[in-house]
Amino acid sequence: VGLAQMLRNQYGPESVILSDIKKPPAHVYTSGPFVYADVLDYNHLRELIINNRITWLVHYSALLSAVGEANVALARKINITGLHNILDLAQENCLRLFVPSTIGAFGPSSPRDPAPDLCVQRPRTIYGVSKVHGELMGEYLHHKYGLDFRCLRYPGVISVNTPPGGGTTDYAVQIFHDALSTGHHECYLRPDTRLPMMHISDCHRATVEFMQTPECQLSLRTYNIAAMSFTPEEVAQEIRKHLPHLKVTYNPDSVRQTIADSWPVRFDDSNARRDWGWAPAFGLEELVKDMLANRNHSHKLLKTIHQC
Ligand SMILES: NC(=O)C1=CN([C@@H]2O[C@H](COP(=O)(O)OP(=O)(O)OC[C@H]3O[C@@H](n4cnc5c(N)ncnc54)[C@H](O)[C@@H]3O)[C@@H](O)[C@H]2O)C=CC1
Ligand SMILES: CC(=O)[C@H](N)C(=O)O
Repeated sequence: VGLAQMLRNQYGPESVILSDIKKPPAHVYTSGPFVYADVLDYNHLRELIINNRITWLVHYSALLSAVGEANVALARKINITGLHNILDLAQENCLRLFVPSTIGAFGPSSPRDPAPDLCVQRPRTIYGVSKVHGELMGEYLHHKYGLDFRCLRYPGVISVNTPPGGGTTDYAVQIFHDALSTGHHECYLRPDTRLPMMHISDCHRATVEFMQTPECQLSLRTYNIAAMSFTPEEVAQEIRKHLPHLKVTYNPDSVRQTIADSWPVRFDDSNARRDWGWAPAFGLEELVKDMLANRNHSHKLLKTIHQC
C-alpha cells in the first residue's frame, strides 16, 4: 500500500492498480484502483494485464517463513506456482517485473556476517527455497529472453501500519505495539539473535529507485539491501530510552529460533550502493523514534474512530 502511494504520487493515482485476494480496508479501497487477483488464476491475471495495458508488475504475494513452515503445500503453491504464472505473464507481455527476495534466501552454510550478494544459498525453509527459485528463474529469463527482471533481498521490514504476516522477524514489529499497549513483550527469539532489519519507508524508496535505474547501470539482477542489524535486547534498550518501563521476557520458539539462527546477521549491500546509489535513511535510533511516534498517532486515531 505504501509503495503504491509512492508510485501514485509520481505517476498519478489511476496509474497504479493494487490487488489482493483479501478485502481491502476502506482507506485502501478509496485511495485508488483496487482489484481482486489470485496469483493462481493465470487467465484472470492475463485479462487484468491486457485490459489495463499493464507495463510494470510488482509481485509481493507470498507466504512468509514461519507460516510457510506450518503449511508447506500452500507455500509451494503460492510462492512457486504463483510466481511461475507471474513470470510467464511478464515474459508474454514484455512487462518490467519486480519480485522481492529476502534474508531468508540464505541458509546455515552461507557466510553470515556479512552475507554478500553472490555466495552459497542453501536455505532450510520452503520460503527460502521458493525465494532462491524466484531469483534464479528471473535471472534465467533475463539472460535467455531479455525479461527486465529485478529483485531486491529485503531485510526484516518494520512498519506501523502493516500487521506482522507470519515471519520470523515479526517480533520487531510486535514489540512496538506491546510497548505502547501493555508495556510487556514476550519475545519468541533469544535476546542475542541478530538479524538485518529495515524501516518500511527505506524499503519502498529502495524499490522505486531500483525500478527506475537505467538497465545499463545494473551489474546484477538481484541485490542485497541493508540498513541496520539488531538483536531483541538492543531494540528493547532503544525503546526504553522513550518508555523506560518496557518489560521483555524471552520464550524462544524452536521453529522460529532455528530459522533465525540460519539467516545472515548482516547484509553486504555494497553492490547496490555502488550501482544505483542505495543509501538507507533510518538507523535503529531513527526507526524507534518514528515507530513510537507513528504507532501512538495511529492508536489515538483508532480510539477516536471507535469513540465516534
Ligand atoms: N515483511 C518482511 O519483513 C519481508 C517481506 N519480504 C517479501 O515481501 C513480500 C510481501 O511481504 P509481506 O507484505 O510482509 O507479506 P504479507 O503476508 O503481509 O502479505 C502477503 C500478501 O499476499 C497475499 N496473497 C496470499 N495468497 C495470495 C494469492 N493466492 N493471490 C494473491 N495474493 C495472495 C495475502 O493476502 C497478503 O496480502 C513477500 O514476497 C515477502 O517475501 C521480503 C523480506 C522481508
Ligand atoms: C525476513 C522475511 O523475509 C520475513 N519477514 C520473514 O521473517 O519471513
